[in-house]
Amino acid sequence: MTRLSTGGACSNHPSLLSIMNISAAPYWRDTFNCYLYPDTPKPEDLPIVCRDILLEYGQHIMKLGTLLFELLSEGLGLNPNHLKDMGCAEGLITLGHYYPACPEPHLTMGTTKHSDNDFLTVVLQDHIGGLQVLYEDKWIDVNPVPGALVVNIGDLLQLITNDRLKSVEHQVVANHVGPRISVACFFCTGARASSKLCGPIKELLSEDNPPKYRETSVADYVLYYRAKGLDGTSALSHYRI
Ligand SMILES: O=C(O)CCC(=O)C(=O)O
Ligand SMILES: [Fe+2]
Repeated sequence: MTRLSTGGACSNHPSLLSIMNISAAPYWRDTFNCYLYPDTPKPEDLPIVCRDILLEYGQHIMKLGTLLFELLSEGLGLNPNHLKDMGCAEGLITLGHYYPACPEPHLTMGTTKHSDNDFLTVVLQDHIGGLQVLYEDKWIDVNPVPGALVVNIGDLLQLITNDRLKSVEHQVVANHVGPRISVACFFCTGARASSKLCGPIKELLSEDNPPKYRETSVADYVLYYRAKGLDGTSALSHYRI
């Protein structure tokens, strides 16, 4: 588990690598990350305060994600196991975010504009609000709904579906009210990714719809994304043919 401090620059998928990649990004938050799959941590390696709930929550999210990948596969006209068999549900990384109340929210951001560098993200947010998605060049509030989860398509799902599914750009604004707590679970093997190549799914391609992206490994993509940082630009364009 890695703990990151408020004001310290970190990518939204932090690791030691991203901690070292210090930039001027003044995020108004504290975040810890934890790889839950495929190498599930031993309970004693996790803080007592969240040990049981984190491991149990991870199991539920893994079940939910697996179902979502089946439904998405069917929606794409593929065999229900297609996305799972490609390894989309192989890894699960969770970030626990703590956004303190901010006296001058206009001077900072909770999390700057980005799209996620995974296949799919499941976000649990509390009642405070602050998450926004970019839609038709406007920031739209994703208002908290009790008991609801937010599901985002990540860059890697956009890449392998050749733009059929689009990753969403989003940000979190700082707030006078707080703290705000959110838990984001990323379907991705992250820095521990294998070097297996993934590219646009052949079954989705045709003469009229040639591949829009070159093949890459998840590891390569994640490292490129982290090196670039959350500068508001898309890492996907680097892989566009
Ligand atoms: O805190 C949130 O609601 C979202 C955080 C986020 O976008 C991320 O961790 O990638
Ligand atoms: Fe995100």
